[in-house]
Amino acid sequence: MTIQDVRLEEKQQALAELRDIKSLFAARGWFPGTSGNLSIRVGEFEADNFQFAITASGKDKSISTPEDFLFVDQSGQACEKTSLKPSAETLIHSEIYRLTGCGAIFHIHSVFNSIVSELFWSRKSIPVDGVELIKAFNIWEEEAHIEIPIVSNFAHIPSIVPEITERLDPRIPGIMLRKHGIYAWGANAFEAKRHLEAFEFIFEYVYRWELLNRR
Ligand SMILES: CSC[C@@H](O)[C@@H](O)C(=O)COP(=O)(O)O
Ligand SMILES: [Zn+2]
Repeated sequence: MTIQDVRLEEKQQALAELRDIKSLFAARGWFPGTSGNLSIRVGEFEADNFQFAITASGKDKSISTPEDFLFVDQSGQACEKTSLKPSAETLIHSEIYRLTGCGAIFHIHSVFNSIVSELFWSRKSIPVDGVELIKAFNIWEEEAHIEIPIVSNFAHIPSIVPEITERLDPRIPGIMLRKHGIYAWGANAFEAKRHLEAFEFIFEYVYRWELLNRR
């Protein structure tokens, strides 16, 4: 098998994983109004030799077509000649890969994550105390306390990036964009999915807990 064959196999596997994740998340209502984007890295991060497959911009992510994904380089430029536009938020993916060396990044919008980000905006992070699902982030302390960072949501995506660079916490595999949505990542698609599901559970928990305590 040549290196090109390996790459081809790796790329096909990334696309197959993205397709499965996309339809699963769509079935959960996690891509309302064409929102959300997904990516998986192929190639070696350490050797500075990688690309990532990412969802094309503005598509209805609840349907499957042959034009749902494309490969981009580390800076987010399309690697192949294509009419597809990479996600409008590709720069955010590039920066998260650069900062973490992760293997997959999933972004979704939900009512719970958006409300909770506004609820705690003045604090710039969402505090979470002792919720069991914190263990999904590989944090095993008794009654762990974590703070999920929240960054500004500018319409101009490059303006969001420096805040991500500044606020990303290597212990927490996710970052919230204010009144927008969560970016969650992991070493691979399995881990990124586990993290995303844990974040969404936690956001609903925090929202409901706040509501109970405000009565
Ligand atoms: C249509 S609202 C959502 C977009 O503005 C954006 O935040 C988003 O998540 C999807 O953008 P996309 O360019 O399709 O990746
Ligand atoms: Zn978004």
